[in-house]
Amino acid sequence: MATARSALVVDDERDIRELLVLTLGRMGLRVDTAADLASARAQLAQGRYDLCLTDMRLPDGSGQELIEHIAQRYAETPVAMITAYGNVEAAVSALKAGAFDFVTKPVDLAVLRRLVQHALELNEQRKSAPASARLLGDSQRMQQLRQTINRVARSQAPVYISGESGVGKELVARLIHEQGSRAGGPFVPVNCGAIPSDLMESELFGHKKGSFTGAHADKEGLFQAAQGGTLFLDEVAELPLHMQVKLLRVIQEKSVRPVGAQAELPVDVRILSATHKNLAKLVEDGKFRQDLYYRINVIELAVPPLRQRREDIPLIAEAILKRLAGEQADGLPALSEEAEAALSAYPFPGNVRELENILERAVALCDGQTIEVADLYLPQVDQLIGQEADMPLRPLAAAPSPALPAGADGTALPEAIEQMERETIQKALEANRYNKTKTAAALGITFRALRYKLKKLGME
Ligand SMILES: Nc1ncnc2c1ncn2[C@@H]1O[C@H](COP(=O)(O)OP(=O)(O)OP(=O)(O)O)[C@@H](O)[C@H]1O
Repeated sequence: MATARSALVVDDERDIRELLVLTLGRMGLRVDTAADLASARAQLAQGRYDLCLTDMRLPDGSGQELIEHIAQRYAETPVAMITAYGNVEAAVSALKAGAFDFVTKPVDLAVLRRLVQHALELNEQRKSAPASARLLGDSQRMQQLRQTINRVARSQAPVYISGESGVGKELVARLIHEQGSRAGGPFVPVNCGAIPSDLMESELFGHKKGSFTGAHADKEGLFQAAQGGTLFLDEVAELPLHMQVKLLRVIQEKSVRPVGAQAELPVDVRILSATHKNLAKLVEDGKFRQDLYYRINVIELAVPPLRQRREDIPLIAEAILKRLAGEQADGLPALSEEAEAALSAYPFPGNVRELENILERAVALCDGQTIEVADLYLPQVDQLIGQEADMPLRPLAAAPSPALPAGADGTALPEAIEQMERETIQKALEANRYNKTKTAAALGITFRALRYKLKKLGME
């Protein structure tokens, strides 16, 4: 028979202790109680708990002290704090000290049950195999980042992920989700910059039929879609001010009100957010609400730009090439020594995404065996803005590569090249009666390169 899971409830009010013992007991937990900090410490020293719930104020100290004590000595025990309604500061400092979540008084039993469920799932998750190592890189900074991800995945606290474009912020958010207690729930990424301002409220919180012109039926919002899981607010700096106020309320109340609805719906969603902009600066300039910043930035996780971890470039490049080769199913072109050196020296304003783009293009252009420096078409470093190692660079990823000639009629260069390629390939295919081996030979490229191009240009 499986041993019963156990919880320690720490509160000086007898009524609350009894309520919690009853609720947790009904969920199949064995519950011990303590009325003050000293006895809580003594109980913890006696045995391992699957969960600890503590009140904020204790007769001989604070819940915060207990959280710190548990974080130091019994890091495997998730601890949550019971805070007074609306006391955001206490909740935020509990989360910062290592609490995995908080619940407000008067305790909503449905919220409490979900919290307990997450704590128990967290323990299960920990016992199972560690999550994937898709975030590649052996540099010290990446190792630290992976450790931090492991740590923050155990919490329910909002995490703000900062970093330049293309550094891997979304990947980090996914890993936090996958390694936490919500892994079984949905991961819902939202690009806040892509939703028109007037539709944003309905997109995020849903709407009732008839609440505005065009609302033909009830619609579920993204918060509801993320129920039990994680909502990733990408480009959070793009949220208009009126939405910032609404979002703050939702995070504090843990409930949403769909547009046109009378009642609030409880939501159990962990919020992760990211932007490549300097959010602290936007707060200073009055463009982002300080209270919301404070609330979403309980834990900040900075993803370093690729040029500050150059030693990771060969490893990530190899993984990308393997993936591209997998798509083509035959052989893996390798980087020449010079090409690898050129990549390692390049500042990558567009970070890993730019590396992916550069290699994808190089695979198509190379002879199929070796990728040379010329196949990389690296932009000239002196054409990049602010090349010093620590300054954010402006990505050129979407701009034409300066090493290539410009389109004659002013068309964006990648499209002009694609058009030219499409026409040339089409003519060669027709001339060779669609025999791909002959077409490739006539074009002076390998069969594999031709297959790649056909796929990429949508000509298959
Ligand atoms: N360390 C890494 N190892 C392997 N792949 C990575 C790594 N970092 C990023 N990537 C890949 O780079 C691409 C860009 O990453 P992602 O979309 O997470 O960046 P982002 O910071 O969210 O970008 P943006 O700011 O533009 O939204 C993705 O394909 C991702 O899988």
